Amino acid sequence: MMKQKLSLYFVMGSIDCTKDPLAVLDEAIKGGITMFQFREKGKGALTGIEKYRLAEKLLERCRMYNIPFIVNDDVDLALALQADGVHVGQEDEVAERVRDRIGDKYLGVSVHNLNEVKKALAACADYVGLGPIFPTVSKEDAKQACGLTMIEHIRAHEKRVPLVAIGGITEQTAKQVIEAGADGIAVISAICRAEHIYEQTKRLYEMVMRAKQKG
Ligand SMILES: C=C1C=NC(C(F)(F)F)=NC1=N
Repeated sequence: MMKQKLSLYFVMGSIDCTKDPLAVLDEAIKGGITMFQFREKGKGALTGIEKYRLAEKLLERCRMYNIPFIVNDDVDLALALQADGVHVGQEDEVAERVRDRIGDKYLGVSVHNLNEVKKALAACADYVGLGPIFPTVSKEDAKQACGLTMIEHIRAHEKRVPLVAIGGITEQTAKQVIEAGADGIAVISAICRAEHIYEQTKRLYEMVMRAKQKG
């Protein structure tokens, strides 16, 4: 179940979009995304009531199409919206504490190595987001790219953990990321910056599903 949901995980905030975020999400949903994360961060990101209102509209879309809606970092917003889950980084509110606050909603934790995967599992995370796999343009303070070998290393030690890879993944690299052992790919600019969002999303979806079948 979790591994299926992670197949094509679209992560987006208003600053990642060159057009209306709602239209971007609509096209991405039609293209086949399997999970959505609202990540309203960085220079120019919305705050307060504007952030809440945008989240509400995006959540409504996800609900219509039965796509899990995950909130990045902002646990209060996730609870206020009754979102499907939260995604937290290593430095954010300690994962155990978040788990207490959200009950059985999805809990995703960002990881960069095997040790952080073990800590996330100890905090009862439902999935881990590993990255950045390749250099990314979507996160100012991103860590050093860890490459496909980190996916293989973690998978060799933790066979069962639901793991989605993130960071600079494109249609050229999606297949290798799955073959290295990820259950799915998380993308921001590969969808947000596409000329034709529906078609691009559909191609990514088909690539990931084909690679997962061969797995
Ligand atoms: C920093 C992040 C790391 N991983 C993920 C995801 F892949 F979606 F789990 N999302 C983030 N915001």
